[in-house]
Amino acid sequence: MNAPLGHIGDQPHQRLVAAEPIVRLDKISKIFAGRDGQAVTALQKIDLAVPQGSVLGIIGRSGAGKSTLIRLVNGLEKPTNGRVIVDGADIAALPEAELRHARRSIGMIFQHFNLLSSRTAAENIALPLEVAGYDKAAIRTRVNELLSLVGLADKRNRYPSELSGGQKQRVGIARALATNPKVLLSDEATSALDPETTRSILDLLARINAELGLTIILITHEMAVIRSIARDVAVIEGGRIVEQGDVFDVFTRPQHEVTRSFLADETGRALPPYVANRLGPEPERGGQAVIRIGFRGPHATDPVLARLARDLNVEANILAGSVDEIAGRPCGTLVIGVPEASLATTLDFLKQYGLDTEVLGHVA
Ligand SMILES: Nc1ncnc2c1ncn2[C@@H]1O[C@H](COP(=O)(O)OP(=O)(O)OP(=O)(O)O)[C@@H](O)[C@H]1O
Repeated sequence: MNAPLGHIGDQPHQRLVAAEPIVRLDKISKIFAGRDGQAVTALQKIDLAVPQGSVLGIIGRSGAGKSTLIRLVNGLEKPTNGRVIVDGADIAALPEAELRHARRSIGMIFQHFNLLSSRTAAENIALPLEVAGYDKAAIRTRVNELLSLVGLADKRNRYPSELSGGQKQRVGIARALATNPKVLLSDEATSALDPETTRSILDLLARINAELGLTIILITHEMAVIRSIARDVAVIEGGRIVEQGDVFDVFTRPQHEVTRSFLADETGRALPPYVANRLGPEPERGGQAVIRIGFRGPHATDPVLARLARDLNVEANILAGSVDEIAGRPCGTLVIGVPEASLATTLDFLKQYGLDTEVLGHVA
């Protein structure tokens, strides 16, 4: 059993969403001097506001700029232009001593855990408290609280080599929370874990967010991670944010090609090979048009195909689809084939129901 979270630490947690975001990036650019003298633009004109208590997922392909962005938030990198404001402080402008202090309110967890192999679980968790100058008794109390918070009270004297990946990440989370941060940054924290362990770590993070009101910013290359924990998402490509918003909106109405490709295996968007392989750009005589219908909210479970047959006498073939729930709201995708001659009336009919439609192509 994990300990309840509410009384961990000594700081009361602000539950109301503050008007001022806890993290704000204003027109951030980051240009690195490459080895060969060529400048590498890692980030360009990034604007981002993260409300207190929220969970933001940042997704992007390899090299998109995710790590650079997160390293700017905790002051490990300085922006070439723009400002990074965390809890009211301009991180890039702080002198080293003040930056070290400000970093106590920013915890971070990593893909490969970054634990010290020569220290036990308890000693790893104690490290930031030792650096911050806590006395031994306070450290012991706090480490015990954190060990039970992450469900590892019985593993306190184990070395990292004696722990599973999930247990190591729990130690990483406890260490990141040691100094009562306001923001937790997660850099691909579940990428090295199997699906079941990933689930348990994401559940722990969701619980920490809900019960402590801790703001979480996580970077990932997996939409499944975003979907299971984040409320907001930003998609980054070539150093720019190409799409951002509420997870439900972005998942059900992706605007950018990169977002669509990340979502290809999600929410029934992937076409089965027997359809994908036959799909062409031009209508075929006597063939069918292939339409993707997106269902959101109250219309998600309407018997729309039955009405299409009844009202328009159009018989649709169901080619693929699923009904699902994102952020607690129903949604779904249905891919249907209709006779080419009925395409225009079918699209009009579906739009009347407020459904999103997209003509994917044509089959013979
Ligand atoms: N210290 C550095 N010096 C030079 N170029 C860098 C440096 N750090 C990052 N870059 C470059 O900046 C760009 C963004 O890198 P970044 O590590 O932020 O991407 P990422 O999205 O985190 O990728 P991945 O998912 O592979 O970790 C890349 O082109 C990278 O080569």
